[in-house]
Amino acid sequence: MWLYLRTAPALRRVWLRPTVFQATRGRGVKVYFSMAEARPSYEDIQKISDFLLSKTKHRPKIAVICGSGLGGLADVVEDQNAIDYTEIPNFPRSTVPGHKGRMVFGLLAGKTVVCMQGRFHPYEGYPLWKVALPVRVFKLMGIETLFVTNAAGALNSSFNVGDIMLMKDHISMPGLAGDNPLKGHNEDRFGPRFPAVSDAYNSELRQLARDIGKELGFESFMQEGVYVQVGGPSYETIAECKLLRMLGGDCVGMSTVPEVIAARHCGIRVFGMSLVTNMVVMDYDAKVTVNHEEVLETGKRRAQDMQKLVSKMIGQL
Ligand SMILES: O=P(O)(O)O[C@H]1O[C@H](CO)[C@@H](O)[C@H]1O
Ligand code: HPA
Repeated sequence: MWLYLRTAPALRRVWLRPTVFQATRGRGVKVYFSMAEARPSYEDIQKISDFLLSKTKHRPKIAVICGSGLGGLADVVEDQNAIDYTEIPNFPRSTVPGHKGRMVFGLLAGKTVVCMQGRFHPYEGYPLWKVALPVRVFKLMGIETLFVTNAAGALNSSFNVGDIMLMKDHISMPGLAGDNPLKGHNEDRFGPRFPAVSDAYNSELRQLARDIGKELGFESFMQEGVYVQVGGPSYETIAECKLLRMLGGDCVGMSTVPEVIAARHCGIRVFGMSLVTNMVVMDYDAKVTVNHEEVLETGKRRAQDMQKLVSKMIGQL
């Protein structure tokens, strides 16, 4: 059932979901409703895209989403136009340290790009469709290739802090539990109801990363593996880490997968990369725990190398 609410300045359409039907003796049936935020339509997303393009002369075909502490890449974009998320109508806000919250248009290695200096996470309270909303905005701006980076904990004990893991696949814990950015009405203009994601991470781009990594002398700290997305914001328990490793995960983080699913749904090719910022705790006798400061610190130390790799790849597209 749709309910129309007059709020300044707009008429808002709110979806009312019947949640509980309770029979009351002699007095019929009581129906309780809960409210869910309406998703933006194709046209609403087009408006966000048009707004952004009206703020820049750049017309990128490549987008980069920067992970925690990895936003430095956007700072080296030349001839840049930066738009704060707070200026973009109907766009979420970044709330996590290490995510500046700016959309940066400009040139990287001579190619026109747009960088998200800060992404959205489900644990900030955003539904998955909203976490993935920027990707649909990218699609309508003409983006064909998406680079996603993230900070992650290593489940694979042969990895080291500071390693770069090329993502070859993912396991979505929210997805397996029934949550997905594509849940709900399917907008056919973006893509099909049942998109395949078995080829989510483009193999040619991964090969390019391996070749460039070799050229740059990064082989000793370049890995390839499976990223597991968890909900956060609490880090994983020891038992959870053991489970995720048994399931085939190499790294664990709280992001990226919603954006990747939305990108593949609308035909954008994807390259993903995790920076191992910490080893997860797998031992009950360990005296260490994971913390976000450590995550950001490692990001700072390896950021230059990640920037070099991404820039060189973009230069060769
Ligand atoms: O995935 P990104 O945004 O890089 O950040 C990672 O770092 C934060 C935890 O330290 C979480 O947000 C996790 O997902
Ligand atoms: N777990 C989940 N997310 C993370 C981690 C981790 O160990 N490190 C960085 N992001």
